[in-house]
Amino acid sequence: MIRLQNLRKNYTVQGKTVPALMGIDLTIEKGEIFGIIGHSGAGKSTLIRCINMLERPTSGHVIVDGVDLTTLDDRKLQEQRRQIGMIFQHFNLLSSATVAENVAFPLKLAKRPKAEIDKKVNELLTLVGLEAHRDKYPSQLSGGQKQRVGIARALASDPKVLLCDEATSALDPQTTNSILALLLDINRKLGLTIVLITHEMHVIRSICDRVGVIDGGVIVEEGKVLDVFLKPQHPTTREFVEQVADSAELREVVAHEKAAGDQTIVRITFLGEKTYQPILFQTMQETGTMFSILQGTISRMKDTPYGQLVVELSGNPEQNSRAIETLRQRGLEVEVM
Ligand SMILES: Nc1ncnc2c1ncn2[C@@H]1O[C@H](COP(=O)(O)OP(=O)(O)OP(=O)(O)O)[C@@H](O)[C@H]1O
Repeated sequence: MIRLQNLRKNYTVQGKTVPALMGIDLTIEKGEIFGIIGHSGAGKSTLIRCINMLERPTSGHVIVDGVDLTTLDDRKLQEQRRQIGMIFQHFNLLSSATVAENVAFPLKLAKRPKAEIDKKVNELLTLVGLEAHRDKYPSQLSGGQKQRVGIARALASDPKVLLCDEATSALDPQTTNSILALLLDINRKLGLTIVLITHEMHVIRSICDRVGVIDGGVIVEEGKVLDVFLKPQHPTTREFVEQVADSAELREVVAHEKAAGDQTIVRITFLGEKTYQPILFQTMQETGTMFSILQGTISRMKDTPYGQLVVELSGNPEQNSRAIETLRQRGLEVEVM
């Protein structure tokens, strides 16, 4: 659906060239939710704004649904942009227009007939759960409600792609979750391709299928969220994974236990249905190994349940090796720490 080829963007500041994107190659498939995560200044906003050409790339190609946007004149670009909706961190609503008028705005601009606009606005307000607020002004809405208006407005022209520029960064955690759930719902109901940028791993973990990690204007790691999450390769990715993994606390616990003697400490990762099966207990019973739990989490990555347990094995060395081998044979990931 979206192909970025050797995308580069330089800004010029006081006569000096500031490179923001340094050769981005990415393919985003139709219907997927693709997250781009990076620290401040990494190039996220520049990248997402290049996808709808709000920012003109210095070189490279942006191909959306087979059309290379970098080759189009302004009129054709305007047309193609209708395929690409966008929502923003600070919502960008018209403060002097009601909820319904904000949603109707792109349709009025496109000179659609009034009956069609009314029907579409009603549908969209139902989709985002704001029917009861249609005549309110943005100042009378909560942050989450404002973002719902932003989403409804972005969907007014039936886009194929929705770009989300830090869409939940101004919201509290509970509201963030409700907006993420809405995005997931829209993705499923409408088959919409969603690209979002964020600096929060929680956002990626909740709804994305794949993720790209951007650092210094390049994608340093890319893959399925589950793979990137469980086996981060690049230091920047590891930092982001630590945001949601209690890693600092874990390091302390492991160091403390190791200091107490020659302990075998393992991290066991359960995925999917295995998360809920008593594999650990069975294996320990069969191999006669005792164990104590040092840390544990059960969570979800989008639709996949996963659990991680850090345990100390206190059998003899042979029993411990057999337990580790058996856990691996039963499909669990076991890392000796
Ligand atoms: N309009 C601009 N003029 C000059 N330099 C810019 C402009 N916009 C961005 N930059 C620079 O380009 C680089 C990437 O910025 P960008 O805003 O894309 O990063 P970001 O990852 O979105 O950061 P943040 O999360 O802080 O918004 C930074 O060095 C930034 O200073």
